[in-house]
Amino acid sequence: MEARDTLTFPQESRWNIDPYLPATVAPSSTTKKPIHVTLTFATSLDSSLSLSPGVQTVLSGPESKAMTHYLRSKHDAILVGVGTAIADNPSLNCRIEGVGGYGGENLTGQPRPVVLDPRGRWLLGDQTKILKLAKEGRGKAPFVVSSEPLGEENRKILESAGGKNIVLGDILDPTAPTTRLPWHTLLAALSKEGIQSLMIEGGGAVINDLLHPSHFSLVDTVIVTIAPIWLGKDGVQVCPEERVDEERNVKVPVAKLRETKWVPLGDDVVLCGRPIA
Ligand SMILES: NC(=O)C1=CN([C@@H]2O[C@H](COP(=O)(O)OP(=O)(O)OC[C@H]3O[C@@H](n4cnc5c(N)ncnc54)[C@H](O)[C@@H]3O)[C@@H](O)[C@H]2O)C=CC1
Ligand SMILES: Nc1nc(O)c(N)c(N[C@@H]2O[C@H](COP(=O)(O)O)[C@@H](O)[C@H]2O)n1
Repeated sequence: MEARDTLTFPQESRWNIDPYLPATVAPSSTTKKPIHVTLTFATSLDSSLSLSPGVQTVLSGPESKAMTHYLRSKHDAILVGVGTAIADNPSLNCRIEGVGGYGGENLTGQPRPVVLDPRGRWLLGDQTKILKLAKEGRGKAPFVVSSEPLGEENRKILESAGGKNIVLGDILDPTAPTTRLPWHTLLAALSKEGIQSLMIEGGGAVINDLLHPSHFSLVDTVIVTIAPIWLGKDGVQVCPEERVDEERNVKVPVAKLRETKWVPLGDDVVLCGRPIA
């Protein structure tokens, strides 16, 4: 491990974020779900996650990046959609000083990466960072959630690194234009695997789906890094489907937060809040 790999997140900043973390917040009482869900991502001032779908874009400055890694150390698992796995080839481990693989014992403090890949599009191989890190003892091997079993070769590569294919069953409509795994079924499956806290990092399709009112109630806390940058029109946007009050036939807000806290971190600001049910 190189020293520059390791991040630190100071105690005074931790106090600002801690009230929104799983250890201090009971899972939403209304939905009776067993998992604490944190929705977290970094966005530009024009609500983009990246310059375009295939382009990994650095938005977080060093201080808010360390905050994201602190969050990773406080959750059992970290989830992204297959679009992000393919575009970014992410590490999805925690590089905070003192966690397992970065000065700490075993894999203590490392989250389990979870990739939503309904149709088995993510091709695993020697260059897959998550697998490399798992083999080096610097991160956990991923769970890949699909609607039918992964292909033989992909499954073998996954399992040889210690990962697992969670098959939710044939729940997708093959004629439907989108391939979305249902959140309730997914959270129940992860809970069965012993996961009690999950941070969802993106990307655009996953976040926009989760902001839909019928899913947003599954989210306990939202932690968004806002970077002082505009990315322009082609960005992958956080912009959920509009919502219409059918009785009055008027547009209404899609989702809103309460108990917000705005925490400046370097040049960025981090917004913490809880969904209004
Ligand atoms: N700035 C940030 O914090 C982050 C940025 N990103 C960026 O986002 C971009 C990728 O975003 P997208 O292309 O939108 O891909 P995505 O990562 O949201 O994956 C979308 C895919 O996930 C699958 N999926 C399964 N269940 C789903 C559900 N319930 N809802 C929605 N999708 C579901 C679908 O097959 C869908 O095609 C990349 O450019 C990446 O760099 C990704 C994560 C965080
Ligand atoms: N917090 C945050 N800030 C940014 O500027 C980002 N681009 C992202 N992206 C997310 O982090 C993943 C990369 O993580 P690794 O450094 O490879 O572990 C990327 O795939 C997005 O999920 N996040």
